[in-house]
Amino acid sequence: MASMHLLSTPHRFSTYLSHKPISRCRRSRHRRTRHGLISVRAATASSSSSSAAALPSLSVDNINPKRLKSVLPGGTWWRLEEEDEKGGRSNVAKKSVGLSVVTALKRMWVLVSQDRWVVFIGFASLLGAAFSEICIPHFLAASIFAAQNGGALFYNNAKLLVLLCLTSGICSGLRGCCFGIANNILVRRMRETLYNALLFQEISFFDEETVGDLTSRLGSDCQQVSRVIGNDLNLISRNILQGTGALVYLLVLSWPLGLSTMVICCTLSTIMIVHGRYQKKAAKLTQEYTASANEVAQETLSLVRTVRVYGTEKQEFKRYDSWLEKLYNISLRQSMAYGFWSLSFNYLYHSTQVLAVVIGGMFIMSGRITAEKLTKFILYSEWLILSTWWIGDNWTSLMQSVGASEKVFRLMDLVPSTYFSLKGRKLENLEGRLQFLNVSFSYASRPTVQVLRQVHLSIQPNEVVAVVGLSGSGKSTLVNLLLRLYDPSSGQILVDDNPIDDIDIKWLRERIGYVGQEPRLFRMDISSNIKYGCPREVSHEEVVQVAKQAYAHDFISALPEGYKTMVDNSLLSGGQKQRIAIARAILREPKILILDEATSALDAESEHYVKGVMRSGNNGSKRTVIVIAHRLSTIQAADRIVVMDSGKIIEMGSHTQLIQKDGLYSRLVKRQADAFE
Ligand SMILES: Nc1ncnc2c1ncn2[C@@H]1O[C@H](COP(=O)(O)OP(=O)(O)OP(=O)(O)O)[C@@H](O)[C@H]1O
Repeated sequence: MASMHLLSTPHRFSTYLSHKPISRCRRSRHRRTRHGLISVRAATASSSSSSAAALPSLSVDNINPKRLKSVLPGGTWWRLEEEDEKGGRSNVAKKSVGLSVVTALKRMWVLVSQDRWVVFIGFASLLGAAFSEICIPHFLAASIFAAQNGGALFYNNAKLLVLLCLTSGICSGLRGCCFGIANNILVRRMRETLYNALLFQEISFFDEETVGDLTSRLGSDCQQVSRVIGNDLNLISRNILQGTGALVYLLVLSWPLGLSTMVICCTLSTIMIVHGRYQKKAAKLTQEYTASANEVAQETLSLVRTVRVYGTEKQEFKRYDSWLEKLYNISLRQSMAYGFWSLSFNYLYHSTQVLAVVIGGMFIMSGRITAEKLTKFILYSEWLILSTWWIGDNWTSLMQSVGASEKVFRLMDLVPSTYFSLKGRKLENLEGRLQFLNVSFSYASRPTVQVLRQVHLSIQPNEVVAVVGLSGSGKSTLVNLLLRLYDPSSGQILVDDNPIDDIDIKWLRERIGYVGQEPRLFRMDISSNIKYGCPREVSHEEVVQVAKQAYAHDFISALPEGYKTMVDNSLLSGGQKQRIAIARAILREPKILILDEATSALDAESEHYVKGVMRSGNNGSKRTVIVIAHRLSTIQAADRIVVMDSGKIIEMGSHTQLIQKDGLYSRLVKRQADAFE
């Protein structure tokens, strides 16, 4: 029996889909789903498991995108899965649930609520400014007519006007200042929360998201969202207050005239809402296209040497320009929509005044209204219509900000599973015994391809094991699992006979030294790069000592500022970067050392020199070492050599045993020897 599951997997998908795929998938798979129940299996951090439990089960027949939107928490990604008879799951559709304005505002409030006093003072001054400003037209008209009639009323009104202007000025200043501060608080908290969420993500998350996309979220999107409090909400609230005040006053002055103005305002509001919705959609697209353009630019500029050597500058320019064109087209449509909104506003704005003068003039002639009242009416109808305009304008901006906030909040909500294992156990005395028990693994981005298949391997404490094999056979993946950058799909990894998932991962990583294939250094001085991530205080003498062991001291000393030289990845050669990475790894005196092609860029002499210090630490203590190498001459002295092919271990033994076996290892050794003849 097949059943359907609705599963929140926010980190899986990075593009927005239209509603089409769900309906299409539903139709095509409908017959295969017998009782057709949808269950919500997981929820994001913000929606929490309790709210997930509260979500109703849906009949498959009822899945339509609108219904889906109404029952699921906003701002998240959901995956629709189908479970077959054997319990296997396959993706049916993926869908994003948009964020409503109220939800977005609530989430922003959570971020600024710690400093709520700023927002409260802002709103109090907004009230003061709105009230004093709304009174000004009344007293302006009253003063003119009081002057015409002569008398003390004129002077009283004039004094009141001065007071109102002062109050309005002070309150507006305070309002602007407080909302500005709230704005900055929001941007900072958003960036802090988002950056923190990103730093703790599983590595598989970064396999699927691009750096360009993520930096766009942190940069322009957070900035755009921050307009909500400082600009949009502030101005919308002010204009709602002033507009409502003006409307009430108009109805009191003359209800027939007031009602006709209200009809015009309602028309304007309808156009405003339609326009706002369109702008929200357009903002989402702009956000996606900008991120894609950034991604292309970032990739091309970081690979500029390859681009130059292959002469693909024009091709790369076109790739970037295609996104700019999409951005231009969407902004063109946005401008046209804005033009239509402005046209409607201007037409309706002048219509209100003409209507007031024509109908009001007739009312004056029939004695139903005085000239003073009509003057006040015209002044306030202008207020009303201008307030509606401002609300519309800021509503558009609010919609754009809410659109931009969806992806930001979606990323903020991601909770990495390995994060929880920070609470795991710390072993008393790590010996360095490692066991892979029938470990199989597939990357989430390619779930159907098994990269490791039933790998069974035991490594004794202080043993030096070399892992070799053809490119793509799964060697790096094996050590990635040991570092818990990924978790096995099946099977288990034991460290000193303890399941790796029970161990405090941070504690374990502090005891593992790792040098990867292409070490990249941080933009800090060489000394800080060597000390990077070392859990204890390190003296300069220790840094120099490990640099000497890694055969890096001589070239570092030759640099103009020695150990204080700022690292620029283009300043150092591949071999020099590898030596700094080796120094960094051995500085932390690891009990387990993993070298993934760590000496591939070293010359034979450096490699020979460096290899000696890898087996044991400064105090003579031994360590477990896993070496991955393509240059087979460098691993012949290993205690054991493990040969991998297509994700499986196919041979194991010492160099001599494997040569005698005459299998893949022996073939590889012969080929490498032939290559040098
Ligand atoms: N992050 C990833 N997402 C999806 N597939 C991946 C990822 N990393 C590696 N692979 C795939 O997994 C397979 C094994 O890769 P792995 O890097 O473990 O091989 P390897 O033996 O270390 O190769 P090499 O010797 O070239 O470094 C390859 O087919 C590769 O394409």
